[in-house]
Amino acid sequence: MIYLLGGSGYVGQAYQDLLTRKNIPFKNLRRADLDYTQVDKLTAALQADRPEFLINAAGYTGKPNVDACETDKAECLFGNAVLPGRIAAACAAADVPWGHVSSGCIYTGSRPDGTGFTEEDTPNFSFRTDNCSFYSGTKALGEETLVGVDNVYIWRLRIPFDHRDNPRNYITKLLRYQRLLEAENSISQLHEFVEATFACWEKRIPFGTYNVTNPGHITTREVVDLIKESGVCTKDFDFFADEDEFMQIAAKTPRSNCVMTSAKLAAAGIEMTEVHDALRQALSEWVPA
Ligand SMILES: NC(=O)C1=CN([C@@H]2O[C@H](COP(=O)(O)OP(=O)(O)OC[C@H]3O[C@@H](n4cnc5c(N)ncnc54)[C@H](OP(=O)(O)O)[C@@H]3O)[C@@H](O)[C@H]2O)C=CC1
Ligand SMILES: Cc1cn([C@H]2C[C@H](O)[C@@H](COP(=O)(O)OP(=O)(O)O[C@H]3O[C@@H](C)C(=O)[C@@H](O)[C@H]3O)O2)c(=O)[nH]c1=O
Repeated sequence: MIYLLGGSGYVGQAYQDLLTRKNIPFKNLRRADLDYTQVDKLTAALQADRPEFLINAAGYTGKPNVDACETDKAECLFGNAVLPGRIAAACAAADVPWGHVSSGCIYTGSRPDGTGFTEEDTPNFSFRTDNCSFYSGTKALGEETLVGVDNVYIWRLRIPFDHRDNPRNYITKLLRYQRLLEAENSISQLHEFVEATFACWEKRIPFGTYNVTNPGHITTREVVDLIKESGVCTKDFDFFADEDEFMQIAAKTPRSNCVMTSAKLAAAGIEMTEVHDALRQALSEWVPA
C-alpha cells in the first residue's frame, strides 16, 4: 500500500488517478483527517499501516500563483521547507522509503553554455543567491533539508500542463492571462510526471534527485504558436515588452524561467515525451472547462 500526502491537491489528484488506474492500493492522507505535519502522528500511522512507499505531494504553492506566497510567508516556509524534514524524520523512524515533489523553480536561465541545469548544479534562484521569489526560496530550502537523507527521491516538477482546462494548468494560464511574458522553459506534462516519478520506485532506480521535465525547452511564443495551430484558441496573444514591464504590471515577485535536463532520469530508463510533442498531444485532446 502507498501513502499519499497532499493527495487532494492539484498534483496529488494526478497521483490518485495514476494509482487508481494502476489498481495500486493507496491511502490519501489529508491534514484534516490525520495531521501528518506532526512527526509523532505520522510515525505512528506509518508504523500501524506499514506502507511500502510514501509520496509527498503536499506543499504550499500560493493561489492563483506564487505571488500569493509573498503575503503568507509563514505557511509557505512551513509547507515547503519544514514539512519535508518532518516527513523525513517519520519515514526514517518507520523505515519507509519515499518521494518528495520538489520544483525546478530553484533555477533561473540556463547553464553558461546554454544547456539545461543538471541535478549536480547548485540552485541559482534561492535565498542564498538572493534573487528569488519567496516560494522558490522555500523549495530550495526544502531540498537542503533533505541533504543526507537516505531512501528518498527528490522529484523536480516544473510548470505543469495537461489536456484539461484548469486554472493551475500552464496552457490555461497562457489562454487566460491578459499579457504574456516571453521566456524559455523546461516544463512537465503532469501525468507523465506522476508516471515517471512512480516508475522511479517501481523500477527501484537509485534514490536521489531527478529533474522530471519533458526533454527539451520551449519559449512562450512557441507554446502560443502550438495553441493557435491546434485551433484551441486563435486570438492574437499580447506580450509584455520585457520582464521589467511584466514585474510592473502583473507580478509581485520574479518568476523562475529556466532550462533543465532530465537526462539523468532517461539514463535510468525512464523516458518522457519531447516537450513540443507533449504539448501538441495535450492540445489535440483539449477538454475545455
Ligand atoms: N502546481 C505547480 O505548478 C507545481 C507544484 N509543485 C509542488 O507540488 C506540490 C503540490 O503542489 P499543488 O498540488 O500544486 O498544491 P495544492 O495547493 O493544490 O495542494 C497541496 C496540498 O498540500 C497539503 N498541504 C500540506 N501542508 C500544507 C501547507 N502548509 N499549506 C498548504 N497546503 C498544505 C494540502 O493537503 P491537505 O490539507 O488535504 O493535507 C494541499 O491540498 C508542492 O510541494 C509544490 O511546491 C512543484 C512544481 C510546480
Ligand atoms: C502572472 C503572469 C505570468 N505569466 C508567465 C510567467 C511564467 O513564465 C508563467 C507561469 O507563471 P505563473 O505566475 O502563472 O505561475 P507560477 O506561480 O510562477 O508557477 C509556478 O508555480 C509553482 C508552484 C511552481 O513550482 C512552478 O513550477 C510553476 O508552476 O506564466 C504571464 O505570461 N503573464 C502573467 O500575467
